Amino acid sequence: MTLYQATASAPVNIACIKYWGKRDTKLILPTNSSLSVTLDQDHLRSTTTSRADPSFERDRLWLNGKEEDIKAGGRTATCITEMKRLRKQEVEDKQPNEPKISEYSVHIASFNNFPTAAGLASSASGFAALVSSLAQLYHLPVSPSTLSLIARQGSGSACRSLFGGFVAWEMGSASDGSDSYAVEVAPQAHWPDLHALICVVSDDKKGTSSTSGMQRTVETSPLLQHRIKEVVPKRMKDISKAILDKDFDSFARITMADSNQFHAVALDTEPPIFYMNDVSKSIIALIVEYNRVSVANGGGYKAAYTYDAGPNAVIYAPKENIKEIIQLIVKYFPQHEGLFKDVFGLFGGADLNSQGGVVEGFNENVAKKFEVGAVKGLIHTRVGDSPRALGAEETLLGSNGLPKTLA
Ligand SMILES: Nc1ncnc2c1ncn2[C@@H]1O[C@H](COP(=O)(O)OP(=O)(O)OP(=O)(O)O)[C@@H](O)[C@H]1O
Ligand SMILES: C[C@@](O)(CCOP(=O)(O)OP(=O)(O)O)CC(=O)O
Repeated sequence: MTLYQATASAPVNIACIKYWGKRDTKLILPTNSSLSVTLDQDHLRSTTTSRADPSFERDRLWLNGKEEDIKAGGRTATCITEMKRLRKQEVEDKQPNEPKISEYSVHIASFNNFPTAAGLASSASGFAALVSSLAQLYHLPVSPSTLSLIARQGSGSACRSLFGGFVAWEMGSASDGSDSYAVEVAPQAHWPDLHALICVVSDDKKGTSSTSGMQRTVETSPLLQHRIKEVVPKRMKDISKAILDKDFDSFARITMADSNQFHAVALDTEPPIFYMNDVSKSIIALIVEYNRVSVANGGGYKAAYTYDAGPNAVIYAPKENIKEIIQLIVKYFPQHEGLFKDVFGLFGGADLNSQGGVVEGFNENVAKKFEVGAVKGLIHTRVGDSPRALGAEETLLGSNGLPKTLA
């Protein structure tokens, strides 16, 4: 009997121009366009196996080995239904000899190789991997932009994880959402030397989810109206040009300004929303000072911070600056020994805490030194590629159709 099964992995993306606000909450249509960098799946990824089988009684999903409830009409159910509809429309109706697997229920097992609850955009890679594995299972002859229309309905930011490199989510204007999809601005290979350092900040889980926080902002923030009308359209153009020109100085200025404005509209919400904490603010102070020294010496900006709906910092920088930036962070935020994976071999096995330091001319008083654990982890990664089709040996489902750990 034929086994109808496929496995795919998908990357995390971190926005430089933030998506914050929906004009349609069911279809997940945004109030502004956004733009992100896709991070390398070698380091952070969601891996998902989907199987269709006539013996399955209903659609089921396991996330990290634990079954998740698929609520009727909910986001996961919508993505699965839409993928089945595409299979029927694009394959079965056009080629009557193809098996009618869109009529079978699916079992889906997914694994995130990073903490799901740590605010590291797991919903983005998660829904992109779900849609990618189903697209492979169903042999869909459609573009990543078409798949992004469906991933968008799982979580808005997920639509951008269907591409590698630098990705825009065009907000569109159609009421059915048909023109609200992701497009590639530049591929990974265009600027492979852009790296990212994620500072995982120790904190409780965020108090206000992105989904509910952004709707409160839409309902109450006057500043958001200015942002979506006047600010974002120009920034989308300017940052796309900066990326195409590999102009890091402009890229950094726009990225930091947009992170700042996103957190300003959160604060402008009634009641106000705070996502950054004292650790986040100190990391901003360090990057601002680091850039000031470079400019004072006749150079351009060397690093850019950005924060999503939580306290974790993502620092983008050209690869040649990352060692200095890690040294700077470690000086103020000593690390638990042995946790940092030096995947690019910058420190040759040396204890990271012995490596702390600042560049010449740096004003050390811009931040205080924190206790070990204030930044509880550093992840060094870089711009990455689009979702990957994986071989049968990577399957997460056992022969009985249950996740392997439960098989
Ligand atoms: N691998 C996955 N497959 C399917 N769904 C997933 C996967 N990973 C995460 N999700 C979905 O995303 C939800 C977590 O999304 P949530 O927005 O709360 O966190 P986050 O994505 O880490 O944060 P943020 O989007 O604000 O950066 C999970 O409860 C689950 O429904
Ligand atoms: C701050 C952000 O990370 C917000 C992400 O919001 P989500 O995509 O998680 O929201 P939903 O569409 O409601 O699932 C900015 C961004 O990624 O652009």
